[in-house]
Amino acid sequence: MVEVRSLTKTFRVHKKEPGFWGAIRGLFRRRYETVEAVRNISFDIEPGEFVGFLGPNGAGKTTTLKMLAGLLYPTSGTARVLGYVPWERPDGYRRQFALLLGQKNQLWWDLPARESFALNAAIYGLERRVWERRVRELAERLGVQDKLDVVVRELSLGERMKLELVAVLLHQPRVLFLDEPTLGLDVVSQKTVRDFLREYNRTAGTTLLLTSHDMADIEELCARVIIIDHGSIIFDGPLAEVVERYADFKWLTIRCDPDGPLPAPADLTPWGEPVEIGPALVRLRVRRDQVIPACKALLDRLPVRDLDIREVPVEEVIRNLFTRRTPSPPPPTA
Ligand SMILES: Nc1ncnc2c1ncn2[C@@H]1O[C@H](COP(=O)(O)OP(=O)(O)OP(=O)(O)O)[C@@H](O)[C@H]1O
Repeated sequence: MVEVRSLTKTFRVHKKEPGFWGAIRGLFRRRYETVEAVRNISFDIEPGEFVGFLGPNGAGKTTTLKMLAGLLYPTSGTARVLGYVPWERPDGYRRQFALLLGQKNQLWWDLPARESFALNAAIYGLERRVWERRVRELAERLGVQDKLDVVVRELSLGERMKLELVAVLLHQPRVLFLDEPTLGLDVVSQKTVRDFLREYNRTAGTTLLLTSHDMADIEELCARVIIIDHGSIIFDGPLAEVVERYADFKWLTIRCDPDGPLPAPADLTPWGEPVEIGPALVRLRVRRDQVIPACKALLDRLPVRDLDIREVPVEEVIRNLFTRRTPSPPPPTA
């Protein structure tokens, strides 16, 4: 469904010199620098997959989606989506994919959403009866059936995003690229959008590639994740494997007898890093290879009532992964 090979995108950006004289000098002698937004990435997505595309700010996610949507030409490399090269903008492709950018509006600001839908439907050559039925069904599933005739600028962010979703699904795309669809939404709207996307993927079999900074989106929707950092893919596989591969620690929680003696933090540090010491509770970050010896030692030393070993939450694993990585060196030039 999606086939990406050695895709690279560099931007040449004008570097402004600081200060007034710097600005004047810049008028006569412009300095440029190269930003490597996407470096030599390759991946495949099978029909019907729901893949999460993760990375810190500026990692290259939106640039990749824009290339796959045909909005940007790559500097080098190839990609095929549904067999089409996206940036050749073939008509057959435009009819079968959609891109939703959470930070951009597609709906006309000064018109009710229904009128934008009518325009989209005309562009895609959909019969009135067909697109009106689709709008009805989708709006009902997203709970915005009473918002179709309200001017878009008067809608809340959540209502607008749900109607943006209706707009991109009107022509029933086989591939959908979603860039931050839940950005800024309240928890109830986030859940509605997530439930909708999960159900849509299941029933329509649409292939989805989703970027989000909200790990709950990724955990709830995507069995597979592609992680990109500084333009390069650093992981591609099941979400569960991210924790296995990158979490060096586990959380060990011990509940103690409230009447028994509680240890001082210094007594615990040989076994792990104390995260929390409360009344009758001790939580430690313990190195994976130290979990069993730590359990044995603490069972001997503390008045233990209950013991719980957990994986570190995936959100923390990914945050640590990004903060400890330094930029990798640029790829060799040909
Ligand atoms: N049109 C452009 N011109 C110059 N540089 C750009 C352009 N678009 C993106 N970049 C740069 O390319 C890099 C990747 O940007 P991109 O928007 O793809 O990141 P992202 O992973 O989507 O980040 P975020 O999570 O913040 O949306 C950044 O350094 C950005 O400044």
